[in-house]
Amino acid sequence: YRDGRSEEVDRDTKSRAFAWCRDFLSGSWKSIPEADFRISIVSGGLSNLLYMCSLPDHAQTIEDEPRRVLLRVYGAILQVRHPAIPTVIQDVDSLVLESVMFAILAERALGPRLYGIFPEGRLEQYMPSKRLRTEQLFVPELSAEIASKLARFHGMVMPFNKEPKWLFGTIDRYMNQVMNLKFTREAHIKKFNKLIKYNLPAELESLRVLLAATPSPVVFCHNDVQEGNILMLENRDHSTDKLMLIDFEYSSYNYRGFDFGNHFCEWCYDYTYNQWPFYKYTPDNYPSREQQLHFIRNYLAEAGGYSENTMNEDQARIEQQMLFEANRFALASHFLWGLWSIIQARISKIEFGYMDYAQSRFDAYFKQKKLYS
Ligand SMILES: CN(C)c1cc[n+](Cc2ccc(CCc3ccccc3)cc2)cc1
Repeated sequence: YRDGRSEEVDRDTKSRAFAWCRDFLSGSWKSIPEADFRISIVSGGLSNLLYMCSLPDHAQTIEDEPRRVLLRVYGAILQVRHPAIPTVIQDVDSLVLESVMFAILAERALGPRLYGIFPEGRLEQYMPSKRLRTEQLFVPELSAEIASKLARFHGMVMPFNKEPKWLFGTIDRYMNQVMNLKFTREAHIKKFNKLIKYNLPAELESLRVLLAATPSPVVFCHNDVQEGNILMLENRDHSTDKLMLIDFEYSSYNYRGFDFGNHFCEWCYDYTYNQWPFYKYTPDNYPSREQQLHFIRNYLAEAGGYSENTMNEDQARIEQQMLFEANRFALASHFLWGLWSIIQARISKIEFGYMDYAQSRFDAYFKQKKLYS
């Protein structure tokens, strides 16, 4: 989370934030006057509004209340109900599930602490930290820790539906939306027609068959392990606990291979590129066999994949299978986010080359399919 920006926070938000901090954080938050309450904008995104709320420097904490918290105010969630006419709805049930998930991960120290939760939002631990950059994913020591954090995430038993319907349920939903989209801008129409030529519904059926034949355990998956969702915690330079996975809004029970393959694909995409199309695709960044093995071995070390008496050839066989599993499910990552990006091209107001990104994901899909089908 970046530190607060200076622009003013409107009076109404400030007084609501002050009341939430007073009522949920207690301790010295109860005794400071509103005038001493400090709040600044962290990000004014569309889906969530983030603020940094702090005690004044001169206030002492009297219990173990935090001096500073992240206030998340749930925004209206943009969702395409009828193709091309986005409706703004408060998707309450997914919000409830996401809040339960956040609370459980917080209690298990796998996510930021949760200090307060209320219908309009929640108060989270303010993590003085930076999100990773794409090039840090390749650093062996960081890649090892990402793998072990992912293994801990996958090891959790969560109170959610354990049928692995998220992947193809989401792909099917996106496919229906894509096949009903009407593009108006000339540039979009040309790119859209090129994508439609792939006959994506037929391609989806072949992907379904291919993945049905790819054994992969169903575990609680993050589903979006990209650099933007990995925090480098500050002043942890010696410990092996440098990183934290965040942003669980898409987490669900899913095939383990999806988290591997999706993460490997994210090595190739840098979203901080500040010129059109606002991402940089570097296919050569896709992890080599060696780098994939490094990731898988660290994952297994944390997951307890081996017992001492696992013979070397068994271990090698397990690793082989997991590499194959990861690279098969990378196909699902390309397909899923490719479809997602076509939809975003139609509904998003953010300047980003969504159609180009979709094309890039499907190009990569067909290349990867030649290697692993
Ligand atoms: C919905 N979801 C969990 C995902 C959607 C897309 N992707 C791949 C992806 C990630 C980030 C982006 C860039 C989004 C962006 C848009 C405007 C400015 C900066 C970034 C595009 C595609 C991963 C997960």
